[in-house]
Amino acid sequence: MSTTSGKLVVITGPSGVGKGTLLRKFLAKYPDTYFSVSATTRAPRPGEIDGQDYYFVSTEKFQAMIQANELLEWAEFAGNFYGTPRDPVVTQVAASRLVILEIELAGARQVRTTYPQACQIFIAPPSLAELERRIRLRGQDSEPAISRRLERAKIELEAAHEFDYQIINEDLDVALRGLEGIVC
Ligand SMILES: Nc1nc2c(ncn2[C@@H]2O[C@H](COP(=O)(O)OP(=O)(O)O)[C@@H](O)[C@H]2O)c(=O)[nH]1
Ligand SMILES: Nc1ncnc2c1ncn2[C@@H]1O[C@H](COP(=O)(O)OP(=O)(O)O)[C@@H](O)[C@H]1O
Repeated sequence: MSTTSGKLVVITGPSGVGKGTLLRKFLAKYPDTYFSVSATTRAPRPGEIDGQDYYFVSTEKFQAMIQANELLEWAEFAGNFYGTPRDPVVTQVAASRLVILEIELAGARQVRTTYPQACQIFIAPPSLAELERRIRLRGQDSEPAISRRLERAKIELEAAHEFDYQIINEDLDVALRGLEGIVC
């Protein structure tokens, strides 16, 4: 990536903090943004669309993507694999677009080594209790999946200081303004 190309932004934060909600608002306001669609072995949640929310793939297909070097980064999270298809990101950054990756901590660390110029933003909850309330309110995950997400959340929160910016998602509109202030 040269300085004349687009901006690569990495958004990380614990499951249930509101990353998806915040990014949907941002993308509705800034439709020129390219949101990277990840591949995952996780089963689709009700309402999720293949190719739009994720590329839902088998473990075999995911392993083949790794072998073929098609992923910019990948990680295991709560029992499933997630990864960023490389080509669209490279193409869209070269086309000077704002490109957003919404990925977990291990992936953000990988991108930090391959794209050190990327802007890394951590979305934090007002508290762990509020995080748990949001995950449960969303009503999309099984009890074991919720436990795995909360365990992982503690590890991610301890790494928040590694990021260039932190945004606390307490009030969604305030968080949106924070994000706009950083990337726009
Ligand atoms: N490393 C990596 N993490 C991803 C990718 N796509 C999504 N994730 C992360 O995987 C985690 C789980 O995502 P998901 O199953 O959709 O659950 P949710 O965050 O609770 O909505 C979240 O932290 C996502 O940010 C990816 O391509 N790479
Ligand atoms: N600022 C906020 N205040 C209260 N609830 C929120 C806020 N942001 C998101 N939520 C809710 O929290 C839940 C988890 O949000 P979601 O966007 O799915 O999180 P993530 O993508 O980080 O896993 C959803 O039910 C969402 O409506």
